[in-house]
Amino acid sequence: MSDGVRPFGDRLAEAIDARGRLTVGVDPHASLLAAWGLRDDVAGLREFSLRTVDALATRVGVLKPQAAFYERHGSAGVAVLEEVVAAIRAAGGLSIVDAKRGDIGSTMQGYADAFLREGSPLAGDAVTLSTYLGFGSLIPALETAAAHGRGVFALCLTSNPEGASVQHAREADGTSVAARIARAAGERNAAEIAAGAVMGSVGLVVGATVRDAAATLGVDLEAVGGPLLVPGLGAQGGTAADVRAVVGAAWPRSLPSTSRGVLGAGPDAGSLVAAADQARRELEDQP
Ligand SMILES: O=C(O)c1cc(=O)[nH]c(=O)n1[C@@H]1O[C@H](COP(=O)(O)O)[C@@H](O)[C@H]1O
Repeated sequence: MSDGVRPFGDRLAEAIDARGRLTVGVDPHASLLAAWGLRDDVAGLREFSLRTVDALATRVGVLKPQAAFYERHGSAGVAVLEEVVAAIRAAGGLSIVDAKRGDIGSTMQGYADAFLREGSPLAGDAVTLSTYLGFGSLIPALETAAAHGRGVFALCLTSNPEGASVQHAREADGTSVAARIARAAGERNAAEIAAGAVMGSVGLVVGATVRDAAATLGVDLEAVGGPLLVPGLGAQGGTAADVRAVVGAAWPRSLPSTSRGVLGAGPDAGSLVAAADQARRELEDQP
């Protein structure tokens, strides 16, 4: 890490202390634009996104804009994503750009430059990455993230039912693909924690819908030492109890995430805040 750059894990811990751990996805689906009375065009996309940032950036731990819903509007949509990342930062919030990029290492450096390098307009505070070209293919991104005080969230146990066919597969020694990824992330984080970070900058994505998968697959999420992004809460059927069951002792480092579950309450800012507050209360009230 360069001198003077604060590790992502430290900044995230501070955000959780200040605003809680609820993460809200900024997912401007065409159907949500319509429900908010907006057109499915770049102006509607911008209005939806900035209203969401205005309402929630100072009220929830993290906002997670979903790149796909910006890219579907072409380069003008990507420019709105840049504006959203800047607006979250200007409001003092933290962002994870949900881009789920994955490629061979040499190309991964390009993604790292786009999403993790200081000064890039698409760089939030962290990015989601796909691990299925092998965890080692992510190394250029992990190094860029660490150098620039940013984080990555590597897909481990995703919330969709199809994920199991890849992630639950086992190697000859019985280790699951998901466990291998968790272990590799843990090794990277251990070095950062040994150097004084409160948590590592290599996070994992573990869906709220995979209630007992971590135990079944022998993935020790507590040992990973990095943050856990836990999507699938709300529209995909995951509950607050599911989140707690999935993350177990790693709760202090977890980021339960919902998009439609909160955005569906819009467009009124007060209703968005109320929906986020209710989701947060349900999570905190779990025994
Ligand atoms: O990386 C993610 O955020 C993610 C991983 C995963 O396993 N499942 C998952 O649903 N997501 C994302 O989380 C969001 C879920 O949205 P809702 O189902 O509306 O809450 C979408 O943007 C998904 O792309």
